[in-house]
Parts: sequence; structure tokens; C-alpha cells
Amino acid sequence: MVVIGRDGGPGATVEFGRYRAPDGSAGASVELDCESPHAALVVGKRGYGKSYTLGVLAEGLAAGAGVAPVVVDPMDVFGTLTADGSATVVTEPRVDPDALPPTAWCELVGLDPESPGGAALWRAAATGTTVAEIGATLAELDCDQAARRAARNHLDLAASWDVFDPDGLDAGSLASGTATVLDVSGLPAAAANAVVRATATALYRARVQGTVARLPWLLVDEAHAFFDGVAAPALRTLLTRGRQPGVSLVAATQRPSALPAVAASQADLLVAHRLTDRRDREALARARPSYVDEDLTARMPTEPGEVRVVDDATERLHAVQVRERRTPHDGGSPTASAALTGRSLK
Ligand SMILES: Nc1ncnc2c1ncn2[C@@H]1O[C@H](COP(=O)(O)OP(=O)(O)OP(=O)(O)O)[C@@H](O)[C@H]1O
Repeated sequence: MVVIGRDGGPGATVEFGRYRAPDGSAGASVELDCESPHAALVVGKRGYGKSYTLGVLAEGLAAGAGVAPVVVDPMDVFGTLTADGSATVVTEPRVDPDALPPTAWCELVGLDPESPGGAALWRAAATGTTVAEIGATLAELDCDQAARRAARNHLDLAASWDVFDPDGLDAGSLASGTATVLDVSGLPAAAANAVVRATATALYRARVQGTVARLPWLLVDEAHAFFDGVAAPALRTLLTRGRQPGVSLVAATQRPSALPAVAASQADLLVAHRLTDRRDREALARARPSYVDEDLTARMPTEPGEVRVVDDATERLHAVQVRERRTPHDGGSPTASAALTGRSLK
């Protein structure tokens, strides 16, 4: 057995797959370290197993002691993780708006902070943390009526998402032991971003303040949508500083070229499925650390579940076939033949 993600020594691991020889035959079993926190990037074009791999990690972490996986599910494909009883799904996630700084409110609702309405919302958000408090401050604010109206309308939009609640998900319940799937698939992108921002912030703060014992792992599918929104600062914090207090981030995307450079430069594990888009391949090639002397795109995986893993801990590149899921996988593309035979439409 080989453990990727640590350079020897004992500790907790997640069952990941088997070494894959160039002829496709399976070799020694491969586990991933979860004794220590990590920042990992999972990339791959649609249909080559990126969500499946995230599910494999979530399953393994859910079974592990001392860790607490939280999966952000923008495509409603991780509900099946509940099949073995080790995960719960939160279908209507609500989070404490206190995690959003005043500056984030304008971006969240799409108001330019330089505009009169944006400036009014910013000022109101500086004195209140809940939507109701911000609204009450706004009503009393010394500003012109048009600015107040614009700010109010945008604040009402945020309230209509119904994702803010001071008594919403807290780090203590998220890190209680079983895996948590946050189903954000029904939410507008901005609302899903608010959920991710607040969740990442809560987990980070809780570990810094020492209020949760388990090491949280935040697994984010379609991560480009969150690095491009209000969630970005919190995800960057996890990438750059999360490991120190013990918070791991696994960011999965089909568009590595759409992620900020810091994502690749800070990741200590890079799991690459097949990529064909030129910009994405170039992004992967740029992510190659100096200790890997081979172009990462030179021998691109060809089958679903086949990955190349760059591991900072051992400074090695591994070719792995990711293991099969124990719980059913709910992803994949709809096909006409599946529809005819009545199989899953997902
Ligand atoms: N490790 C694996 N072992 C066996 N089959 C796999 C594995 N990984 C992926 N597959 C197969 O490939 C299919 C596509 O995988 P998956 O849904 O994860 O794709 P994806 O790259 O995440 O696509 P999307 O971008 O649509 O989410 C799965 O439904 C499964 O049949």
C-alpha cells in the first residue's frame, strides 16, 4: 500500500484506488493521507469522473475518525452519499449572515459599491449583521431616497433567497462527525456563494478559536463558480492559511483555467483527470511544480476515473485508477438509451 499526501509515518488515510500501469493494469493500492490537513485541486473535463472522485473522497472521510467532511453540491449529485448512513443532506442550507463583511453585501446583491445605492447598503451593512438589522439601519440612514430604494430592493432580493439565519448551520453541527452535504443546487449562484462563504468562514474561525475538535474538510464541486463570486475570499483563506488551524479544502472543477493561479500554487495535492480544452491543459501545464520533470499534459488520462496525482509531500507524480464508489454515484450525463430503458436520467 502507498499513501499519497504524506512522506511516511503512521496516521489516518482514505482508500483512493490503485496504481495504474501504462498498459492499464492495476498495481498496489493507493490511499490518501487525511491525518494532516490538505489543499487539493481535482480537475477534469465533464464525464471523466471529477464528481465521482469527490464522492470517493467524501465516502472515505465520512468513515474516518477525527475528520468532518462538508460537501458543497451545486449539481445535486451527492445525495446518494447518505446510502450507507454516514452522511446527511441539508436541502435548504441557511447560514449566519454575520460571516459576510459589509464590503461583501454589495457584491452579493450585484450593486456597485461606488454607486449611491451601493454606498448606502455598505454603510447599513457596517452597523448590522442580519438582513433585518441592515434593513432597519437603511430605513434610518441619512442618504437620498433613490439610493435607499436601490439598496432596499437589492437587500430584498438577498432576503428572498432565504439562506440567511443567525441560527443557521454552525461549525459545531457541521463538524459533528457524519459527512454533511449542502445541497445548493436550487439556489441562484449568488446565494450559493453566500452559503459557501459563510460555511468556509465558520469552519476556519471555529478551528482558529478551538471550538471544534475534528478537522473539517470542505469539498467544493464546480469550484470555479465560487472562486468567481462572493465565496472567493473565504476559499482563498482556506487555500493559503487553512492548513495551519486544520481546515482542508478540496476544490473540483472542469475549468482549471477559470481558477485563480493561487489555487494551483497553494494546492499540495493536484488530482488531474482527462482534460482536452487547450486553455485548461495550459493551466494544468503551468501548475506543474519544479520537482515534476514531465509535462503534466504529455500522458493525459483517457478513461473515466483515471488520474495523475501530483503530491507535494513526496514530490512525486502518480498514475492512479480511482476506486469505485461504495454508495451509488448520481452523476453522469443523461443518455437517450438510458431514457428508453428507464434508467436514471441523471
Ligand atoms: N473511479 C471510477 N470508477 C468507475 N467509474 C467511474 C469512475 N469515475 C468515473 N466513473 C464513471 O464516469 C462517469 C462520469 O463521472 P462523473 O459524473 O464524476 O463525471 P464528471 O467529470 O464529474 O462530470 P461532470 O462535470 O458532469 O460532473 C460516472 O457516472 C461513472 O460511470
